[in-house]
Amino acid sequence: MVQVLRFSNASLVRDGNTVVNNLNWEVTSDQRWIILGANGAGKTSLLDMAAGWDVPSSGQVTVLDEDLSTADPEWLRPRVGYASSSMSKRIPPTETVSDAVITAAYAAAERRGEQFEDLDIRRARRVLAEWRLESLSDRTLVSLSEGEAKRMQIARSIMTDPELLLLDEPTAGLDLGSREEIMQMLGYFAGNPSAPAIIMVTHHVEEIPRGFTHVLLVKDGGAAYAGPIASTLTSENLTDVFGVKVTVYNNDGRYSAQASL
Ligand SMILES: Nc1ncnc2c1ncn2[C@@H]1O[C@H](COP(=O)(O)OP(=O)(O)OP(=O)(O)O)[C@@H](O)[C@H]1O
Repeated sequence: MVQVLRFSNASLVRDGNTVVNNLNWEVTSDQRWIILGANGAGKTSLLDMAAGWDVPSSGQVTVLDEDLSTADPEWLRPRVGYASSSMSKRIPPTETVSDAVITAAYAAAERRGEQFEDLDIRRARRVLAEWRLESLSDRTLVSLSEGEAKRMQIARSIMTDPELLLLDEPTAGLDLGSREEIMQMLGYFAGNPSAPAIIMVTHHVEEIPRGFTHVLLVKDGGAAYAGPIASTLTSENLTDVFGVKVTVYNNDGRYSAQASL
């Protein structure tokens, strides 16, 4: 198995705030990770570093064998897919779904009259079909429902066939049906041995798709617990991380949690 990500005593200071604090964590190509933690624990900051958007203030972060302190972000960008609402806000709302997906191959947020290669056009068509966006390919982003927009973000992030895929709350704000649809698609994708390593941030254990293998519980910017889901996603660990008494239930691979206040 190939190591795709390593944080070694990594910290990130933003405007004087230590938002990631001495984090140690390793991810290999066969793993699919869930990151859980309270609001403000540092989950998105950590993903931003894994994407190469932020370099550690101290310690070391290695992404796909590139030390972030010396890596060329332009070299790293197509190799790491990153789907998040804040990323998609950089794309003009009048862009069509197919252009928003295919321009990822050119690390661009909008179409500027590029002539796309046949290979990219074929790949974009396949990705659009896989994420059930074929019939929406000519629609503008502004016209999409939340669920459709989330699928578009994921399709764009995998357009470059990345070696590492980062998903920041891909099911946030969705109704039950749309949430289950994306979870099913993500579970199917995660279960494919040729899929990239995946790291997904979520707020709810109910939103862990089947096929995910590991969990990182973040507390105060550090890795409080990290390991296989079955042994790490426990009532004791969640109680510690969230600071309220939590009971975790596992219903045949689907998790749920209840807090007693
Ligand atoms: N630019 C910034 N300057 C100063 N502090 C920041 C900055 N960006 C984020 N923070 C702080 O860093 C901490 C971690 O933020 P981050 O967004 O990574 O947390 P999170 O776990 O993703 O939170 P949430 O679950 O609410 O999305 C928070 O306390 C936040 O206020």
